Amino acid sequence: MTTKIAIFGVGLIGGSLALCFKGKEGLTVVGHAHRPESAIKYVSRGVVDHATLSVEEAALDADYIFLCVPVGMLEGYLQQLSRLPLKPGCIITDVGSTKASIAACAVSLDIPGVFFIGGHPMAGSERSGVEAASSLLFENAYYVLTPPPGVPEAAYHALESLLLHTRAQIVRLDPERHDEIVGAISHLPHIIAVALVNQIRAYDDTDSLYSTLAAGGFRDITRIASSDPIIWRDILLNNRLVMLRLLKDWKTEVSSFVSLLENEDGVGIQKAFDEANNFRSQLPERRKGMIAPLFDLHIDVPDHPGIIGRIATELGDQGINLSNVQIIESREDVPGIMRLSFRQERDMELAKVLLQHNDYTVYV
Ligand SMILES: NC(=O)C1=CN([C@@H]2O[C@H](COP(=O)(O)OP(=O)(O)OC[C@H]3O[C@@H](n4cnc5c(N)ncnc54)[C@H](O)[C@@H]3O)[C@@H](O)[C@H]2O)C=CC1
Ligand SMILES: O=C(O)C(=O)Cc1ccc(O)cc1
Repeated sequence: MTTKIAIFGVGLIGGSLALCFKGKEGLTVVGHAHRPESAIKYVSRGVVDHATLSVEEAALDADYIFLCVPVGMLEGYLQQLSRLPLKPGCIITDVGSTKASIAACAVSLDIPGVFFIGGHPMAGSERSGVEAASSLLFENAYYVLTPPPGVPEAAYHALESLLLHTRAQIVRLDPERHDEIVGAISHLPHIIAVALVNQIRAYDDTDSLYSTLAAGGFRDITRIASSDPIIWRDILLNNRLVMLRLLKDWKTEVSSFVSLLENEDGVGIQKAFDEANNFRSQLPERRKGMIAPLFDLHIDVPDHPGIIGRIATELGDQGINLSNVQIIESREDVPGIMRLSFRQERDMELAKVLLQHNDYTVYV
């Protein structure tokens, strides 16, 4: 008897979960696809054991169903599942970035013999699609579960045990509290990043020197502005009331900087930086947070032509996943510094050893 896990939405998050479960003893992973070519891709990439275009075939005898589609489609899927004769005791969960509305929907559907427990793996990236999926995505991240009152503890613990395969740390939370906090630490930064990039884009329309000089730091702090528009449209509309409150507070923060500058209040500016600095230095450092850090290495590059390909091949041959490459000195005829960014600290450490062994000068 194997435990069947059905995944609806085999993208970045659904695909990463599938990779965490696939190949584990006693587990079979079935992916639902809405296009034949996607079904072929999921299987040929080794992400799922089996893929099907049929909702029924994926769901009917599943022990666990993971809904990993954009937030705006979650309720539709849950309604569709509520009309099927699902396996008694089946646990349905989701991975949506908001939790209150799907929790309310599950309570109102009250599917007999089936348990809904909302979930949110609090790790991800600006990339999307199964191509970006990784079995390491959730390692050392928080994974929120929002069991509604009345769900048997045994069902909660069964899901919690299954999720051990993600190597994430489970946190139990009320859905409304989740949406408030995640709205502030993840959804608001995404809005700010997009607004900032669009402000600079408008200047760049009349003077392209803006984008020319916006290398390095600007790209880093606005990475999340490259996130998927559909995923984020759904998240922000779904968490609309929380976001409107947070944006009001954000306006207050911006206005206070306007006043500090109007009043030439150097002491006030210093105080704002001091306070931010103090709070930030107390944030936990090494755990993977919602907004994923990149781990960087810098190496001297004596001549540019061909070197990016050479280094990428050397790392790739050793199975080291490189996330980004940037030449910091952009003139082709002078020595420069190459920045290599990794999503996993372990990849960065392995790359350091390999590159040093191959006689590159490496700076961490
Ligand atoms: N992107 C991130 O970093 C994180 C996202 N989430 C949540 O995970 C969920 C999925 O997001 P991602 O994996 O990033 O997105 P994605 O775009 O990589 O994957 C979405 C999946 O849903 C499927 N899908 C899209 N439209 C569909 C349609 N009309 N009919 C059927 N299937 C459709 C796609 O084929 C794809 O497999 C969202 O609810 C998001 O809020 C949660 C944590 C992190
Ligand atoms: O790109 C990043 O670092 C993110 O912020 C990813 C992310 C996006 C949505 C979530 O609900 C959780 C994490």
